[in-house]
Amino acid sequence: MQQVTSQPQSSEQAKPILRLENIVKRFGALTVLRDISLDIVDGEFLTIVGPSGSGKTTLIRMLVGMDEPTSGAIWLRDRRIERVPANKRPTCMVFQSLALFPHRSVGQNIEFPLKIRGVAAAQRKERALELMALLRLQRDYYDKRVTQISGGERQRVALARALAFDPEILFFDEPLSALDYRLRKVLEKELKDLHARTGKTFVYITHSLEEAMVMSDRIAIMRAGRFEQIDVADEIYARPQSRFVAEFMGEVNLFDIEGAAGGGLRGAGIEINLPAGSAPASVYLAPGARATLMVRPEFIHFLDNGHVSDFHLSGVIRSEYLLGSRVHYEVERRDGTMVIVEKLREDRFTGRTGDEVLLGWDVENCHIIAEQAP
Ligand SMILES: Nc1ncnc2c1ncn2[C@@H]1O[C@H](COP(=O)(O)OP(=O)(O)OP(=O)(O)O)[C@@H](O)[C@H]1O
Repeated sequence: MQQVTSQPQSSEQAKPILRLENIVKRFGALTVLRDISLDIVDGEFLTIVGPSGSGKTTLIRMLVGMDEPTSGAIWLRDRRIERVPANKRPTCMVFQSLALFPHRSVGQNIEFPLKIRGVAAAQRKERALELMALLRLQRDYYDKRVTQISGGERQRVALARALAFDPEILFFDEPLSALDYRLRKVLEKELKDLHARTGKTFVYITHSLEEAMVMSDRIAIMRAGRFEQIDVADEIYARPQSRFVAEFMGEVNLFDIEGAAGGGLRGAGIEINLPAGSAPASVYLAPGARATLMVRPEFIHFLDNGHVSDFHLSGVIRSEYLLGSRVHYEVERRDGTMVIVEKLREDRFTGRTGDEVLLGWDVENCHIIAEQAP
């Protein structure tokens, strides 16, 4: 897999606020970050997502100044900062464990950064109340102890305090992971909204792909100390560059295929109805070249007699699961592999478990990944 570097997404002129150049981090014999380069554009919401142990926290610790890279450079605009400690950097981190002062009031917590800068009491209060309004915290919470408010409200206080630092960049290390599902969903939307309203640069770390998809302008997928792909969410979902990214971004069907003579495609057990030479460039493979064809479950249809689509395969329905508004089917192919199909509940398939079915999808809904199963 080739090392990925990022492209600023908005315009070619967009200057990075933060630039990472060839960052390597070793702990003894263990290399945790393997030559990472990344440009973060001023004002963007970038989410770094990856499995446990891929190096996300190690990376963010370098970015905020809690640790130094073994080699490589970090630029904050025109200033090299990789050896500048956290308290000398004009950035801020919202910790996963909130680190609020439990015996102080909401107001005192939010005002803390202003107090250490010597801002007068009246101005501090004014700013704290402004930030509370921005974070939708009731005004009368100002005098409450942080132990008297809910988990979600404490998160908002932590965010208000982070904003009181007036940082150039806000870093978030899984701030929502300890909260229940419903509250997480609310705060995801609020964070996205807060990003839009403040115009600040947000760099966010999470395990949760859903969180990344809802909030981010761009997503960087990390794997074993490298970025595997950096792009807007839709692009990563629809056109992953590797099988790892395809599988990491939700349920997916991956088929081994090969380029056939005359510009066509060939895959074991798959009938392909693309007239020779007419397949779009997006699914072109040189004759003999081997790759993976990816189709997301929602793009596969149950075909009734007589219906055609660009790709067909047959199998037997082995299971059906209801997932709220959606239905998941597992269809077993002759070689024993499973194909996952997803339908909206109102489009639920009328067949039953054990039925032989024909599945199909069209060329515009699939994507070729230039690697095969290991
Ligand atoms: N101070 C350290 N000394 C030695 N190894 C470390 C140190 N910090 C992290 N590591 C190792 O570096 C690797 C990456 O850890 P890191 O915490 O950055 O991953 P992560 O992607 O944030 O994981 P998670 O999602 O579980 O928090 C792990 O193998 C971890 O054990």
